[in-house]
Amino acid sequence: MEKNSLEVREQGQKIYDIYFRDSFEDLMEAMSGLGLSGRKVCIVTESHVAPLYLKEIYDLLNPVCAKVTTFSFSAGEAHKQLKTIEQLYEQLIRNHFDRKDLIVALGGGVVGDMAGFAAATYLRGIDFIQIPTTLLSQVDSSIGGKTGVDFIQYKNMVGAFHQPKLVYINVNTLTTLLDREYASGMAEVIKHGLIKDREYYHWIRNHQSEILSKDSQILAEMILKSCDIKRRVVEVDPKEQGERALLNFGHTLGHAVETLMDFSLLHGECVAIGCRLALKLSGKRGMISEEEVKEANALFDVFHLDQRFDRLTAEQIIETTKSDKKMAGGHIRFILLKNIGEACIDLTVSDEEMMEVLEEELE
Ligand SMILES: NC(=O)c1ccc[n+]([C@@H]2O[C@H](COP(=O)([O-])OP(=O)(O)OC[C@H]3O[C@@H](n4cnc5c(N)ncnc54)[C@H](O)[C@@H]3O)[C@@H](O)[C@H]2O)c1
Ligand SMILES: O=C(O)C(=O)C[C@@H](O)[C@H](O)[C@H](O)COP(=O)(O)O
Ligand SMILES: [Zn+2]
Repeated sequence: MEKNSLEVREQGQKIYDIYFRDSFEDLMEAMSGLGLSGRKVCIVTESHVAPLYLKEIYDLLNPVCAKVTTFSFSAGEAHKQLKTIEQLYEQLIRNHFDRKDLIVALGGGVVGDMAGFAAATYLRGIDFIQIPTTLLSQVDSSIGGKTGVDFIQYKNMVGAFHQPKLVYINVNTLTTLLDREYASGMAEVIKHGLIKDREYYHWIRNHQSEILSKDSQILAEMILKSCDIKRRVVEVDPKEQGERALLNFGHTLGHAVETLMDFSLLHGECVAIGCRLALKLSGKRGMISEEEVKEANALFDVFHLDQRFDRLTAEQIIETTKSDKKMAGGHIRFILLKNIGEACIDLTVSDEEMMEVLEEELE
């Protein structure tokens, strides 16, 4: 695989690099600018990822860093909670971590969001790097510095913007990922095409069989393309004052479904549900054609992103959406599509419009 990288910039200054690799071979080289010899490192990971990749990362870091400790919690969204963060703080304190020390997030989006949040808040902020191991975390969550936890059942309700010092993507880690988790990542990939890049959306459609069979060349290309789309959005609006909200396409109703289904559906599965509903709403408003709505739905179908959520009612979903973060001055901030490849922020979606699309979907 070609060794690629992308620079993420803010106000013209490089903040960090994203490395695209098919092994961990040059991880230490990528980290060489971080002055590891004088730093303690805590590798944060979880129970599924630890047996697969922790030893390799530990063995690479151990000879180089002042000290390496590990913190592993039980896998799953249910543990993306402040309780887990408290346990991590305790371990960092016991090991005398100070401001110059470093956290390494090794895992999917749950690890990355939590390790990043601990790094943002411990001693008012220490450095961290991302080593994402799921498709979803490689194309989305490891980039852009959104970190945080769920609070009780409220999705990502407590968090901070804190940028990593490096994102190191080893595409080969996806060989151990379950198909359902892989498909969940595809929801965010399709989202990137739908909101920002029509050509990319058609590229995904045209390469669906290689993507399904995890062709390593196509997969590497897809991850790079998706990261580049997300990079461009977060560079212009790192703290979601405007344009970055477009990355929330499918998340307005998607997050409500994720919460109400008690996290039995995966994040990407709920994003796909939310995208389908937002597409339908955009179609009903005459913004995009019925043909395009059908086509986009068919692409979600290809990746088996067609989960049912009919044990919920439309009323419940609308009510839960209102207690999410996506409220702006009393209005729900909705992302709609003007075209395939072009999204917009809309504050005028009414309860009646949401009710109509939800009821049709729940029929
Ligand atoms: N910060 C952001 O910008 C952002 C963006 C999108 C999603 N998210 C968050 O990310 C989370 C979802 O991330 P996710 O889909 O990576 O979930 P996850 O971290 O729970 O990982 C999914 C599953 O795959 C397992 N796993 C991880 N890597 C593996 C590997 N290489 N081989 C085998 N199994 C592996 C995990 O143990 C877990 O069971 C959600 O909490 C979501 O809110 C954050
Ligand atoms: O990076 C962003 O910005 C996103 O919105 C990406 C989303 O895919 C991701 O799920 C994010 O965590 C949602 O953020 P939230 O602020 O709506 O919780
Ligand atoms: Zn998401």
